[in-house]
Amino acid sequence: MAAGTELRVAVAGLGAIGFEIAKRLDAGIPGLWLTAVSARDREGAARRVAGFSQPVPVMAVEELPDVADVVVECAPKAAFAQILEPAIAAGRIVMPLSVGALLDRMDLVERARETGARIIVPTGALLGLDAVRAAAEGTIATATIVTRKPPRGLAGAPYLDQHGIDVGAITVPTKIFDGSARDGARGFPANVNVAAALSLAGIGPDRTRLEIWADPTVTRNTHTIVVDADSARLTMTIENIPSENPRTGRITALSVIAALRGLVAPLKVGT
Ligand SMILES: NC(=O)C1=CN([C@@H]2O[C@H](COP(=O)(O)OP(=O)(O)OC[C@H]3O[C@@H](n4cnc5c(N)ncnc54)[C@H](OP(=O)(O)O)[C@@H]3O)[C@@H](O)[C@H]2O)C=CC1
Ligand SMILES: O=C([O-])CC(=O)C(=O)O
Repeated sequence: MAAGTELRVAVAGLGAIGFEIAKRLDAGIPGLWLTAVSARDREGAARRVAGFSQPVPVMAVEELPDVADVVVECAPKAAFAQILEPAIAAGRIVMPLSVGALLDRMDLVERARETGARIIVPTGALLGLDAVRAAAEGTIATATIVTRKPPRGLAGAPYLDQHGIDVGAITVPTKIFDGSARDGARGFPANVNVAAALSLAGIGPDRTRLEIWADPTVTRNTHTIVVDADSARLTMTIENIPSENPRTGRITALSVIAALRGLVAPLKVGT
């Protein structure tokens, strides 16, 4: 890519995912330029980026579309609309990580069609969405995801409170949810974005089935997808090493970096 034609990237949310993305962009990726970051605690964020090789401003999320071609959302679900709406209104590329939140805001896809914005959902903590998207060009009969996490990787989910489940007391693998990806994303908004992403790649949030297990025998966030289609049967498992946030796999930030690279690299591999 010629000098001065880099894609400007802003990172909204500077936690387990966002800080890793920002660090890697600052370290230098051809064709990509980190132009701003946002966080809830702006002073704290300024301290975190103070050691970067290039100065990067900490801005309000609403200001990011002014300085970026791509806005990466890696904040809690509660900040989703505040980040996506202005970026989509400005016709930017938006990469959401809080994918569960998108299921209840599919109107934003229509809005993106009007403004020329693009919403690109990275594979994130999952795998194989290339194959699922390919299968969806034919006919998929069923799509299921089984998620197993160490109990502490599920703590704090509203579904647990609503159903009186104390994951801290679980000592054997226990299925705590069995239902649609849509209901799972609502009950576990910070835990099963992967199920939401699978549903968007395949047959939608109401037909995609999700099981969630609190499993004290695993140390990794483990997701197994089974998709039955008229072109192939896919069975895939990923075992994610948790990041500093036990709910979030380390690979998630790397998936975003790979997706960003795919926007500018002369060679892109995978669907
Ligand atoms: N799609 C996928 O595969 C995956 C998605 N996720 C999702 O990605 C999102 C980020 O995860 P993770 O990095 O682990 O979360 P963290 O809790 O580690 O970080 C969240 C960040 O968001 C910032 N933040 C909070 N509120 C706002 C706001 N109003 N405006 C701007 N920034 C804000 C926080 O700021 P501060 O530092 O000041 O507190 C913090 O930096 C979550 O929704 C998570 O569920 C996670 C894993 C996989
Ligand atoms: O889907 C999510 O939100 C996070 C997740 O399971 C993981 O990182 O393995």
